[in-house]
Amino acid sequence: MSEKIAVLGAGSWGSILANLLDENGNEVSLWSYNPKQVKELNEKHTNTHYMKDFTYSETLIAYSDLKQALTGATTVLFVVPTKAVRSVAGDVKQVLEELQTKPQLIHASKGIEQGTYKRVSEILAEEIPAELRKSITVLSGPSHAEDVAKRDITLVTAASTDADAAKHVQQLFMNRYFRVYTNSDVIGVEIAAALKNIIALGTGALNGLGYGDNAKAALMTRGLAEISRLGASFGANPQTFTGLAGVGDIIVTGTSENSRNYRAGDELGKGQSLQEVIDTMGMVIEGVATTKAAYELAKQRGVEMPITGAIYQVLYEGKDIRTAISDLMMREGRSEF
Ligand SMILES: NC(=O)C1=CN([C@@H]2O[C@H](COP(=O)(O)OP(=O)(O)OC[C@H]3O[C@@H](n4cnc5c(N)ncnc54)[C@H](O)[C@@H]3O)[C@@H](O)[C@H]2O)C=CC1
Ligand SMILES: O=C(CO)COP(=O)(O)O
Repeated sequence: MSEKIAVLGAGSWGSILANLLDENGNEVSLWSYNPKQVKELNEKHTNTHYMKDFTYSETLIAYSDLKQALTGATTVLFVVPTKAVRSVAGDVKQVLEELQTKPQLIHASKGIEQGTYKRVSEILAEEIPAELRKSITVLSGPSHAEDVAKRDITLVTAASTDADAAKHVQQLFMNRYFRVYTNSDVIGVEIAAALKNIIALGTGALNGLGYGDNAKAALMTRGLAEISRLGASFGANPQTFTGLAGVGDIIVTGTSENSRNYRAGDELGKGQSLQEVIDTMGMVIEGVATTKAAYELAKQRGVEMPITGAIYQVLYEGKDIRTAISDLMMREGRSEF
């Protein structure tokens, strides 16, 4: 199967997914709003800031013009940071109106919109009306771009309410090192994907403070418990949280030096300020904004999320991390389930 695919967002994940789709025999256009990055990708086939020591396929063409990137595309894959999804989708809508095409949409972003608490698929559905597109599928799971760049084994899930669309996405991405499952639980997959970044900030901080494996395993397990509670309040399938988008992504993000969220937490634990961490990362740390959105959302829905609350207090209210940990530990004893 081969088709024309436009990938929007040329950071570490967008560029590596674009390269994978190119490798799978598709005609891929990669859009970035940064003309310098487009030049480097087309002339040197590198993307040094986002992916060191990697050479992209010569048939992968980058564009800074959205219309050029979208022309002829039957699939559009969004991989911009969550905070940019609405504005990029608004621009895509205008171009699709001009082009009179109706592509299927996929997104691989992990976050919740500030203020509206919308999931990424909800933002896309709002900004790009159904008459301009086919169905929306979410691609998510334990998948650091750095490992996919090495063609290391990676398993993810493709979630859509349209089973045929999920299967189609599965076929587009599957290859000898990238295996894709399908899932109909879009809500659960998107909530799990967004909120695991909060927990990765936490395990990173534990690492920075010198805590051991027991503490990190505890945080990941109890973190997943509260993420599942929030998911359940939206009608998510509990099984999703035991799957690739749930436990799988908590493990990869909550334990890996490749994770920007884990690294950010690590630096916070070692004493850097949040602003210093953001300024030096140079890439998106989705968990910072997601912590605020999830904290507010949990309050609004009456869902108990003590870990998210503690991380919110550290990030946004200047609470000392050790005090936050101690307060969590000294909560009244309770039943695990
Ligand atoms: N890096 C990874 O391994 C993975 C990342 N993700 C998710 O993919 C999404 C993108 O992440 P990365 O590629 O890692 O981020 P990144 O920080 O590496 O790159 C972000 C890209 O978006 C562009 N961008 C930023 N603001 C923009 C705007 N307003 N309009 C248009 N483009 C804009 C940047 O120029 C850059 O090319 C995030 O939601 C992340 O959680 C998901 C799975 C794996
Ligand atoms: O989502 C990811 C891996 O599945 C990437 O996590 P980071 O954004 O923390 O690097």
